[in-house]
Amino acid sequence: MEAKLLSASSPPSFVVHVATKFSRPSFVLTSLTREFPVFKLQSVHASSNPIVSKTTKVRNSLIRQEDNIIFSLVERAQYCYNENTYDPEAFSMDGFHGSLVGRYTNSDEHPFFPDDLPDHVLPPSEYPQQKKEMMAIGNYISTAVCDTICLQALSKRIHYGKYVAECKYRASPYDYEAAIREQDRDRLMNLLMNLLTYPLVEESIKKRVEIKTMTYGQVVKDDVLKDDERDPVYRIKPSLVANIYGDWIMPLTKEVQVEYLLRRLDLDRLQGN
Ligand SMILES: O=C(O)C(=O)C[C@]1(C(=O)O)C=C[C@@H](O)C=C1
Repeated sequence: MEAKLLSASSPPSFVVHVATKFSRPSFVLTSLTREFPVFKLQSVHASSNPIVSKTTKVRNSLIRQEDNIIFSLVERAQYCYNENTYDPEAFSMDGFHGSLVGRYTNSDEHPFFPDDLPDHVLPPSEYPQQKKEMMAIGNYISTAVCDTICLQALSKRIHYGKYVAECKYRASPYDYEAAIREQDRDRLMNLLMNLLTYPLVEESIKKRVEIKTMTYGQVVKDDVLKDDERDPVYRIKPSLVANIYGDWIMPLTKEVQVEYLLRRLDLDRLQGN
């Protein structure tokens, strides 16, 4: 029963029974949390445990998402920085003040700065001249599209921290509750991250990302049958992608976990538990 409920795929709202030694009541997950996961690897051993298997699914998703992130960065690397793409003065034209790419109208896209979104309109057809000019800009639009794809992949991955945090919370809710009630960010971070093991986990994630980037981002030589002793050429520096993981992606995923848990009891309250 629990396993069945836990494996439900993203219904808008569904009931989950959480069995703990204190026998907590069931609660309803709304689209606020949508799917979710759970865990505490150190204290749960049986993989038949639905919490552990959900955790495994979430972690596997994080690993798969690495591929999207790497591919999107490899694509982006074919263009220059192209600062003009984001300079509102660079393309100023009467009647058009929007961004080059309209996004974040979809519920599964999370803007990083929701209060600061520009209008997302391309010049409407009443402005054929502007539209033509816009098309002539060429690389700037491609750059903006690539950036958008990168940001979507990054945002999805970073916000997956909600599911990671939900897994950790479900595995041992009582470990977290005092820190949540006190809104103690540092304590939550310490509870979420086992300081003994996480540095090693992070190193291994970075190494895996670097190796994947070497594989996906390597330029394949023209004549694959000819012996070629030259060093491989990469479309993006593999260590750069690994560092993006270490300096941005994992720290932000951790922040999302903390922010999610800080509101975790409100969620129960809203749902009457
Ligand atoms: O898997 C976890 O437990 C996480 O907290 C996720 C994650 C990650 O972003 O990949 C976050 C920080 C860690 O140090 C390692 C992993």
